[in-house]
Amino acid sequence: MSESTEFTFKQIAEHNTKKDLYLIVHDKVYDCTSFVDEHPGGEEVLLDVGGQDSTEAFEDVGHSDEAREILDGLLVGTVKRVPGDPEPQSKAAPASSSSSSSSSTAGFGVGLYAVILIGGAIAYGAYNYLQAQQQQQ
Ligand code: HEM
Repeated sequence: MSESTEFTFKQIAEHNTKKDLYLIVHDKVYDCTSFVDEHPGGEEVLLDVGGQDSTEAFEDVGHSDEAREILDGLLVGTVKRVPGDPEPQSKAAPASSSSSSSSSTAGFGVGLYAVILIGGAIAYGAYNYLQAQQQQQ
């Protein structure tokens, strides 16, 4: 079997046992049967997502390059979507993480400006208030 083999969600879902375990990561299909006993994160987590799209579960852990190399070796095909199938999970692949991290930095920058502006406005208001109080005395 090769990457050109296509599996529908229905076909993949049938491989959901410890003795026959397929996972989907980034729309590729991996046969994890031989790896399930060796997984450093335990067999339970793999069985939980057996036969399903586990892209988010896989990416959430922040797996190492070594883990991704193992994954490459388990590749058996790609997902063939038919109408009604779940959408691809959106977690970015590590290759695009530089752009997503820069956009999150930009988000932080905007947030920081907002904090400074609001903080400044409050300080200005407080200063005016105190001035007015002093003039009344
Ligand atoms: C076939 C797909 C997978 C492969 C090849 C794989 C491989 C690995 C490898 C090599 C590690 C050791 C740490 C590292 O190198 O990053 C690891 C750790 C881990 N994996 Fe996976 N993994 C897969 C899928 C999953 C999935 C779907 C989950 C779901 C939550 C998961 C959860 C974990 C956890 C929690 C650890 C950390 C274990 C620890 O540090 O105690 N893995 N995995």
